[in-house]
Amino acid sequence: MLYIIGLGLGDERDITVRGLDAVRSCHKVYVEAYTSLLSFGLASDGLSRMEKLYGRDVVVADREMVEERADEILSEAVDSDVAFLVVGDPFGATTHTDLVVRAKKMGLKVKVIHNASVMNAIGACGLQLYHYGETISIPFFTDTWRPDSFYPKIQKNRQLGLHTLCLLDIRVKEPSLESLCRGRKCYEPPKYMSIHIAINQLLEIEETNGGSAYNAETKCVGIARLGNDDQMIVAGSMKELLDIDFGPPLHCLVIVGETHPVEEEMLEFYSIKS
Ligand SMILES: C[S@@+](CC[C@H](N)C(=O)[O-])C[C@H]1O[C@@H](n2cnc3c(N)ncnc32)[C@H](O)[C@@H]1O
Repeated sequence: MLYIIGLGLGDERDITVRGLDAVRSCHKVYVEAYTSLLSFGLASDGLSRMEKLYGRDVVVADREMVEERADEILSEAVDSDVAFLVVGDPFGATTHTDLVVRAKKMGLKVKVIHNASVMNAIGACGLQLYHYGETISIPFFTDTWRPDSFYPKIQKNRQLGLHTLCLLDIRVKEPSLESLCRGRKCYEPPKYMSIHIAINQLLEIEETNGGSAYNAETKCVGIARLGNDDQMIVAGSMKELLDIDFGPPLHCLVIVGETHPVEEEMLEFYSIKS
C-alpha cells in the first residue's frame, strides 16, 4: 500500500492522528523535500524532530527522486507499506497527483490522507470560495525572461468580478557540480518569491500589456506563513502592500474581485489601519 499523507501547514505536529497511525504502520517513510525545506526546517533540526515524533526513520526525497525515480518508491510499495509525506495537502501540487496516477497504473493500492494546505488561504483571507476564478502561479523574472502567460487569466477573472489566488514561485537550485563530484548532493537553499516581488512583477506586466486588468490601487490580500503561529494576513491596495513587511516565506497573494458585503466586513478586519 502507498500512503500519501498531508502534513499540513505548520510543523511536524500538524499531521493528523489518522496520518500518524499510517506512518507508524509503514516500513519506509519518505518526505517530499523540495517544497517543504522551509516550513519544516528540514535543513536544520526539522527532520530529527519529525523522526522523533513519528517513531520512524524518514528519507528526504528531493525533486529528482520524486520526478525521475518515482518507480523506485512505488516498487517498494508493491509488497510493503510505504508512506510518502507531503507538506500541505497531497493534491496541493501536481507532482503528487502524478505519483498517484503512476501508482494506480501499476495496480498499487493508494490511500490519500488529507490535511490543510495553501488552499485554505482562499477562505482564511475572508473571501468566499464561490467568488474565485482560476488560480495562477507567478514565476520569477530573470534578466532575459519576463513570463506573463498568467496575465490573461487574471484579466478574465477581473472581467468576471472574481478573485484570483496567486501562488508564488519556489526556485530550487540544482546541486552544484562540485558537490556532485564529491559524491554528495548539496542543494543550495531554495529562493522563495515574496509578496513584494510578486506585486512588482504584476505591475510591470500590466504596464507592458496595457490591458487594464489591475493597477497599483487594486485591492489585494497578502498572506504569509498561513497556518503558523506568526501568520500574517493584510488587505490593502497593491501600492499599500508594498509598504508592509511580510517577513519570512512562504507567501501568497489574492487579487480581490467584486466583493459581497460579508467579504467586505472580513476584509475590514485585515485592512491596514491608518
Ligand atoms: C504548489 S503550492 C502548494 C504546496 C503544498 N503542497 C500545499 O498543499 O500547500 C506552493 C505555493 O503555495 C504558497 N504557500 C504554500 N504554503 C503557504 C503558506 N503556509 N502561507 C502562504 N503561502 C503558502 C506559496 O506561494 C508556495 O510557493
